[in-house]
Amino acid sequence: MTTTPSAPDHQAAGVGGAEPPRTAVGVLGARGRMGTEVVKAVNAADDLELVAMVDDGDWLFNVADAGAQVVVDFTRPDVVMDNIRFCIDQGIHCVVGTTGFDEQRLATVAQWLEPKPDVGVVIAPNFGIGAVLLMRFAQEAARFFPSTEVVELHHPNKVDAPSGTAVRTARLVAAARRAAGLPPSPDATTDSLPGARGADVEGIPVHAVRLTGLVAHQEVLMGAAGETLTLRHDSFDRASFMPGVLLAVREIGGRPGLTVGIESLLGL
Ligand SMILES: NC(=O)C1=CN([C@@H]2O[C@H](COP(=O)(O)OP(=O)(O)OC[C@H]3O[C@@H](n4cnc5c(N)ncnc54)[C@H](OP(=O)(O)O)[C@@H]3O)[C@@H](O)[C@H]2O)C=CC1
Ligand SMILES: O=C(O)C1=N[C@H](C(=O)O)C[C@H](O)C1
Repeated sequence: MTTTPSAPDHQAAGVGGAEPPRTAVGVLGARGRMGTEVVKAVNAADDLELVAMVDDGDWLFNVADAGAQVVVDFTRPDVVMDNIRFCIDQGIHCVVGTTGFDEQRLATVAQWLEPKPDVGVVIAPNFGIGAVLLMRFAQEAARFFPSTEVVELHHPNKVDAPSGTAVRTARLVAAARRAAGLPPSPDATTDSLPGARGADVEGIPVHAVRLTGLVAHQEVLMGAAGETLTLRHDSFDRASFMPGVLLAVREIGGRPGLTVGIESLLGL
């Protein structure tokens, strides 16, 4: 069911100079694990106003009818492109946490944005500040280690594998290795069972664990002669993603076009 939580007062707010106008936010996937957390975070923010909550089977037009200026999407990889297309057409900024973005999908979104120079779309595989830092640290360290592997560990209800974060991490590490002229990681193994060495993302093995009790975790393992470096990030609670999501919601109005990841929003 679509819900319009309250009549939007963002257009009226600020009259008389009493309060600055609030940004009207719609949430897609509002009753999902992440959407529920986003709804809580938006409701708790004085400068934001929740104007629409949309889930599977609801009418997407509700976000436009409710006057949403920014939409936050935590839905599913198979529906997210239609949602983004709709928001861009309606002139609504989009903060997207849903996974499933490859270079082709990103290029398609950039193309949709061309006739809409004022609209911003932020697509981030991970809004956790610690996870973003882990990716940056891995990128920095990559050139010093002949071997790197990525292990992501998640709750068993996650729909996709490997995680969007793991794929991005592997790509960033692979790019850093290429830039440093590193050869492929040494590996003399012949798999006796397919999949034993994980998925190959640009030469970086990526392993996915699904375990009851986990939320979202990632390790990057790096090895050199006589030493290893392990970088690990743990999201124990989905509240960990909210500072990054709210930062993107607040910043997106001033960032037209496509932004991938929240690194630039964090000044990294
Ligand atoms: N970038 C980041 O920091 C993070 C990204 N994620 C990603 O976010 C996505 C969602 O994760 P999670 O919240 O755990 O998943 P959930 O399955 O808990 O939630 C997805 C929600 O989307 C709804 N939905 C499905 N189709 C549509 C549609 N067409 N329009 C609107 N809503 C729809 C579902 O409704 P219904 O149940 O009725 O089908 C459900 O409420 C995943 O891709 C996940 O990997 C997750 C955590 C952090
Ligand atoms: O589905 C999840 O839970 C998560 N998805 C994102 C991903 O695939 O990288 C981000 C985080 O790992 C949690």
